[in-house]
Amino acid sequence: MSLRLQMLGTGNSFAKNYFNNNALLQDEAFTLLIDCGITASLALHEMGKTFRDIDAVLITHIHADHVGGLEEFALFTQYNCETKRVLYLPETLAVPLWNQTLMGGLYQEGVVGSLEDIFEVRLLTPGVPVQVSPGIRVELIKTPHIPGKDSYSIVLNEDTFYSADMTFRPDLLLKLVQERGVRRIFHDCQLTGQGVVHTTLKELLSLPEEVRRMIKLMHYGDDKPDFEGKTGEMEFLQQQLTYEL
Ligand SMILES: Nc1ccn([C@@H]2O[C@@H]3COP(=O)(O)O[C@H]3[C@H]2O)c(=O)n1
Ligand SMILES: [Zn+2]
Ligand SMILES: [Zn+2]
Repeated sequence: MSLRLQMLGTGNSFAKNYFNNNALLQDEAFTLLIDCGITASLALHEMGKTFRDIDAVLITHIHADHVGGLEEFALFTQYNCETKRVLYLPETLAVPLWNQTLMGGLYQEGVVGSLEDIFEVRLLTPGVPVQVSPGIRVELIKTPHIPGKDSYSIVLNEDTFYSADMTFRPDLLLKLVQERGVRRIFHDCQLTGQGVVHTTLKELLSLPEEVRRMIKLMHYGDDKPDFEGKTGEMEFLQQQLTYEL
């Protein structure tokens, strides 16, 4: 079964030359949006798409470049689509996503009082795989990002790791490759500075060559052009390009 990945954007939260690091994953008849940042609708527009083309959205963590477009997504689907869209949500994010992010703009007395009034909410438990569609199976892994702010990376179809925003976890990456058979890694990559809340290029370059060859870099800054040819075996994911997985 063919599976296609198309990054709406590959930028970090302050990038101006790239849209937010959000992704479309498509099998024959299903489209999953991974994260929905501030720039999501504009990025989709550039791709000739709208939120109507999305069957489900999965959220990795609550930062504006990953959820800042959900209010528009919700209102668009509420007033332009016949069916509720599915929202795949890590179970620990259900309350904060509504209470701390979406309630302000979406709450409407007697009409919208919860996520369930807008989305078909499906809560995800880390370590428990879920078949989202015939060609897309997701399993969450809680990964470190900001202390006290949960963030979840994704194992896709047993062979692909899609990192959320996360600090360097070489042990996890090696375990995924050596014990779980992961053969493809899409990883957030901070090109300069210390890896306080993200994984740095320098850290990824410290991985064994076997693992580096599996990695494509995303969630990078506007300084990306300065690093072309300086990422070893790891290629930069290009936004809006379609990758056959
Ligand atoms: N403790 C923190 C929290 C946030 N940040 C910056 O804010 C950004 C929010 O989106 P992001 O993509 O997770 O990247 C975060 C850091 O740049 C940071 O640098 N340190
Ligand atoms: Zn981010
Ligand atoms: Zn983040």
